[in-house]
Amino acid sequence: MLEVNFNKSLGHFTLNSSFKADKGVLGILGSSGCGKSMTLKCIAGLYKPDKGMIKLNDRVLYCSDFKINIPSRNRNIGYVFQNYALFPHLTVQKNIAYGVKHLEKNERLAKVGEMIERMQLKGLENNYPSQLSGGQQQRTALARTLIRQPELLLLDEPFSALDTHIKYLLEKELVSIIKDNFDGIVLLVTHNIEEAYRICDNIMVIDQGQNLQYGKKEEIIHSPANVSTARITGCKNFLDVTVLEELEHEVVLKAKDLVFKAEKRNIPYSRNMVAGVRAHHLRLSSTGDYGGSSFVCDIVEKIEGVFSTTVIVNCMGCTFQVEVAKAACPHLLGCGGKKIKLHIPPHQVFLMKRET
Ligand SMILES: Nc1ncnc2c1ncn2[C@@H]1O[C@H](COP(=O)(O)OP(=O)(O)OP(=O)(O)O)[C@@H](O)[C@H]1O
Repeated sequence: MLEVNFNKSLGHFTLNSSFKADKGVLGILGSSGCGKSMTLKCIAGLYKPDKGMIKLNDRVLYCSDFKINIPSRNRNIGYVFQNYALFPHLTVQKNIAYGVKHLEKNERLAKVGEMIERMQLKGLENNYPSQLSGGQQQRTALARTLIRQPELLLLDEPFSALDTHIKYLLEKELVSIIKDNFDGIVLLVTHNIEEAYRICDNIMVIDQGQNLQYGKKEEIIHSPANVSTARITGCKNFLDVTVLEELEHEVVLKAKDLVFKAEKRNIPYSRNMVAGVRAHHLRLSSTGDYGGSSFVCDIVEKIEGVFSTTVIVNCMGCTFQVEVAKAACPHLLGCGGKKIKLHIPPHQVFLMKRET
């Protein structure tokens, strides 16, 4: 178990970090400059917090009250940096072996060989970092870290330099390494919600140095606690709404001239709130109807992507961004002048407090 509760100020930036993480992968998600890397650096002992406590499996790594600050090298934490930080003058094999240089030669070589195999680095053992692709450097860095069997693994945007194909392969590899071989805690820093969702069990969203929400990934996506979390996790549609009525299972909402419903959830309701709905949860239909949750709308703009099209619609004065899979609705994308209906599924609409 990792327990973190500290603050750290650097110039105008203040980081307040407070969370617990158990075995499994915790994603730390946030936009650029929000304090993700700083969180990892303080845990790793590369930066000293101003105040607070960091505990890893009952070992106090840092405590301002008791003036404890275990040096980075004694924390048993593996850190894979954004820029890999490989030794440029050492080959792949020697970079990886560096992590276990205290072991006897045969054991060391066996361990390094196994890691090279697992990380798909076979044939590159004698290459220097400058002779490797970004992905190969990344895997070498991961191998050098994992070979020491750390209690906590910190991954700072480990896939940011990789192309899509190798990224998927490495993601899968990483997940299987963690499942099969690594019995510790992993913190993965990313600004990509898709990546966080694919790899992590839990997600912590941070913004401007503050933890906004922490929970199971499904819960973070289904019920963001506030507008910032919803935005950081990719929500595109936000409406200022008036809560007109609370029914048994639904609440009735009004935004401009649009009256629609949201599934009732266990949150405090107030008269003025913000409703959010994700672009891929909305549906457009030229034929079907979805009972009381379909509304006539006008298409304002279509932005074509490779596999999906983003359709901007106006629905009774409200603008929505809808993501339509091209294969699913080819007829919609060329429908000149035809009346289209927008379906807003009540169970996908979440309500949040208005931020001032
Ligand atoms: N050594 C430093 N001195 C002063 N300010 C710093 C220092 N390092 C980072 N900062 C500031 O702290 C804030 C958080 O930085 P951090 O590197 O944690 O961001 P991040 O969330 O990891 O961003 P990115 O996704 O761009 O890497 C930023 O505003 C940054 O400018």
